Amino acid sequence: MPKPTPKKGGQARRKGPAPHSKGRPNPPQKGRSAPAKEGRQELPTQVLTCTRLDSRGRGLCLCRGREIAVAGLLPGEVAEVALSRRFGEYIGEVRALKKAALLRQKPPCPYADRCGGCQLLQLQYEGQLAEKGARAEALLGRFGPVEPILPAPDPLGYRCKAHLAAGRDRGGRPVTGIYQEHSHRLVPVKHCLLHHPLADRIIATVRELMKPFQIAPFDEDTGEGFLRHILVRVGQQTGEAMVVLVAAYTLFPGQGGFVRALRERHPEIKTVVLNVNNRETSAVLGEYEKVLYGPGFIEDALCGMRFRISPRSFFQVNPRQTERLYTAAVEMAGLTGSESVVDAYCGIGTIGLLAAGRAKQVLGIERNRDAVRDAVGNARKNGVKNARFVAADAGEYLVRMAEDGQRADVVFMDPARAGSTPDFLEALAAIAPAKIVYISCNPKTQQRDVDALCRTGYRVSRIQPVDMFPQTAHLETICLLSKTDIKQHIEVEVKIDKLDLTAAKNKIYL
Ligand SMILES: C[S@@+](CC[C@H](N)C(=O)[O-])C[C@H]1O[C@@H](n2cnc3c(N)ncnc32)[C@H](O)[C@@H]1O
Repeated sequence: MPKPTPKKGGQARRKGPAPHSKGRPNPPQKGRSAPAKEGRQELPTQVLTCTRLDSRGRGLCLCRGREIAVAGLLPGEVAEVALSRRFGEYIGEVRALKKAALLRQKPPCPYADRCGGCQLLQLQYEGQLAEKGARAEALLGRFGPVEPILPAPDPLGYRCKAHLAAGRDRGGRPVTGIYQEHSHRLVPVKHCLLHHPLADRIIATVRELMKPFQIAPFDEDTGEGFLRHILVRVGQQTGEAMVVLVAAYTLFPGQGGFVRALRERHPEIKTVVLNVNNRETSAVLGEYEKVLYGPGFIEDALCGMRFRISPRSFFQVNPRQTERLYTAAVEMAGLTGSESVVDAYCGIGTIGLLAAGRAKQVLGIERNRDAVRDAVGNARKNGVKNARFVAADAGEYLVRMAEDGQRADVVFMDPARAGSTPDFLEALAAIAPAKIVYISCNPKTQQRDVDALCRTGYRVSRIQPVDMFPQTAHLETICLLSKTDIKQHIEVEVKIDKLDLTAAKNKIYL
């Protein structure tokens, strides 16, 4: 691959759970966004009371009939808030806290006020769970009772995937960090409370090796430099580590010595991959990859099965809690061994492969070809013979299945934050599985999709929130939908009508 002309732009932000959009929103693109002060109108300071949190963990306060988001404020708290209006949106910033919530704590992180990645760090874990439970209730409660949220066993140090951006400090020394929300200011981070400690240790070594190996951090303003981001994934159970160096171009002089030095310091490293991203988008990873060392993937274990994970494949960032999520999802499906199962948006095949032992056959559908290759390998590795995987858009594939008259008894669906599509949902209704297990990292889009499914003859029988991302505002929920039995429903109605009529007649004629 030729060395491309370095371009301006590109962002490194921790996007919560995945590069597949589970996470906090991307910042505005450099060069396209207006300077912070432009379009900003300062308004008089007000004393406001926070009533609830929004989906980004900001406190919402009622002010002259409109809800205003105030970062860092918790429900029940009263604060003096500086108000401003930017591009039509009202924004509040806490000037002085007048009444603190009972469960407020001093954030145990030195970067808390600048990073913004952990929106709920100022709230004790017990309070975080209560808030997330309340949000699940508010969004999904109208479909049925919401079960208590499943707490995470490790509220800190659970992220087995870490990615930090490379940059320079004021003295020109290489640093790695996280971009401040909606800005291009890099907050240097040496140790993140959420990261697996090995991931932070490896990133620190990469940072140290940058100078001796003459690896220049990429500079967005000049378009010069090489290294944009460092991504490390650690297998929670296997202890294997994968290092992905995201660079602006392919040419990496001294790569052999660099990889050797890195491995000498961290024998846990099983593979090192160079990923080239020369696009002006907010995506961290580019399309081109070159394996510098090892097989190009690592393995981890979940629920007694082993899974290979490639750099661009989705894999939940909190594996210990993922075991609880998947166990709950597979149990909800109530499989008996005779079912045809579809695992839509299947990633590396985790859910489908765990379900395969209790089903007749499994079909996994996934758009990312690397993930499908992993899924096929994972089936083989775990001796699963009744599962197959296709690389396709889930909506398009399901439409074809519906047109061909193919059936499924149970459909697991686990789309990215944007949720599913009308095509997918329409085809799903036509295929009419008895059960749909919908796993979501965005209960707002899940609410929309579940609503659509309920209008096609499904009812929600279980709702289970799971805390996959402690300290952040992100919420994962599982909804079990069952097909209503229309025939039986009508018969019951007729019987009630008869009874009512008799009672009415009696009233009239006696
Ligand atoms: C939230 S992840 C879930 C993956 C998997 N179920 C798991 O638990 O690891 C969503 C997956 O959907 C895939 N995806 C996104 N849009 C898709 C589409 N239109 N068709 C098929 N797969 C899609 C992504 O590549 C990603 O692997």
